[in-house]
Amino acid sequence: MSEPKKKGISRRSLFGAAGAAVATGVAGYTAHSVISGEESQAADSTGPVEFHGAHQAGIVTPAQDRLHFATFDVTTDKRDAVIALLKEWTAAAALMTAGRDIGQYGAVNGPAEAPPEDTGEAVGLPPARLTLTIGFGPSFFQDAKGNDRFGLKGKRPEALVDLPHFIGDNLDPARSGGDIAVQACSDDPQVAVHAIRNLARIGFGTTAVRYSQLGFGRTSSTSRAQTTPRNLFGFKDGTNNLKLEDTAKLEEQLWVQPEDGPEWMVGGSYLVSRRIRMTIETWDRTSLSEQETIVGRGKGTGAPLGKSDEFDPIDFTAKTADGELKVAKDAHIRLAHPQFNNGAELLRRGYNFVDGSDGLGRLDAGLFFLAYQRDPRKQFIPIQNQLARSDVMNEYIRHVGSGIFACPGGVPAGSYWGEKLFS
Ligand SMILES: C=CC1=C(C)c2cc3[nH]c(cc4nc(cc5[nH]c(cc1n2)c(C)c5CCC(=O)O)C(CCC(=O)O)=C4C)c(C)c3C=C
Ligand SMILES: [Fe+2]
Repeated sequence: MSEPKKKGISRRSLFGAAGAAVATGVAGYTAHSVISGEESQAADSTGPVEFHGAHQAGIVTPAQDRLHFATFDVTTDKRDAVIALLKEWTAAAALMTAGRDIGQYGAVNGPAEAPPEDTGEAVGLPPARLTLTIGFGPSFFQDAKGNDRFGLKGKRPEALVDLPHFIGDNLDPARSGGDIAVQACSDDPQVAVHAIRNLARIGFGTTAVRYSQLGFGRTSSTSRAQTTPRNLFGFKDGTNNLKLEDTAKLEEQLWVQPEDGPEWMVGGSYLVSRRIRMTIETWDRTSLSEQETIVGRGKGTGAPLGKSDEFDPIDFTAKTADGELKVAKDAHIRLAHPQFNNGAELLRRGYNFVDGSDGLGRLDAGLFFLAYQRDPRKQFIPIQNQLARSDVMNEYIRHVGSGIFACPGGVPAGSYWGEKLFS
């Protein structure tokens, strides 16, 4: 981004090498890599994360601390306009993730008579591990009447199903769905907000924001280099998550494989988002032992009940002296565990949220659940069906928003988001 005028962190001096490596190409959507290696991306919370690669950044990237998630409705019926938008978004995403202003002139160097190309609130801020991850929802491929919107109906992946109604769902349509989702994650909240805001600005006339969600405090680890964070129930969350180091498992559970098809999704993944309200006021009046029984883990250590270390394997058969199962039949970790879900796993990447209060003396708080997977028909849907039926945690949570998106494979340098889908 441009040199800040006031005293502070100078983007140019601190991140000059990264910035110099980025160049917009002939078509305006090329950028060159800055660094590589997922591990190095966890180490420095101010540095950049490589935008280009075999997979989109922001999936196995060690989960950043902040989220700004938005879905967009496409307001044009012109295929060419959508392609042009995706090219422009890609160019902007490559620049912003490298810590640069967008456009030719950025925030403050353009003509005084025109609105600045970059909105400017990230001037002086480092890249802060910003990642931008895109996904296409079912409504991008066909409208509610089944009409082909952009000549893509035949390219809708079979795995991109409309999610079924789950027991207890109380979904708000205004917080659900969307033609396109963009997940912005960063260690700096302003960097994440800036990214979505600039994409929304570029999209004026082609897309409209359907809804957006801010998240603070990651609720998962996606790398063994990270400590396990806590959710708003105060429990460690993300212990038994898929991690970037589990490369063989990621092929099996996370990334779409050539035999899965369609070709444009190979190397990609399916994202399910759920806005889950947590009635924390009721939870806070529940005893410690009841809370631990509901989750199936100790609140302090995060260890499975009956074990002492967070990463000890769970013994689902262990019983107390009274003959009770230590991890109850309806405990969350039993019902969600691959052993009881045909081996299915998820890469969870959710965030806490508190969006003010609800007018009834309660915080509008919860978990913005984000999970990536190879096939939602075999992973999220059966797991959530089982949780919706039997999880004792349901007394304290309510699913109020929902989305499903096909996130294509990575963007090679010189390409743009979704190029294979349109070719
Ligand atoms: C459909 C999938 C899941 C939803 C929805 C979900 C909601 C949810 N979870 C917690 C808190 C915890 N979840 C934990 C583990 C866990 N959860 C899921 C899936 C869903 N959770 C899975 C697959 C797992 C791992 C199970 C295993 O293999 O052991 C844990 C324990 C720590 C951990 O392993 O991550 C907690 C705590 C909340 C609060 C919540 C909705 C608000
Ligand atoms: Fe869970």
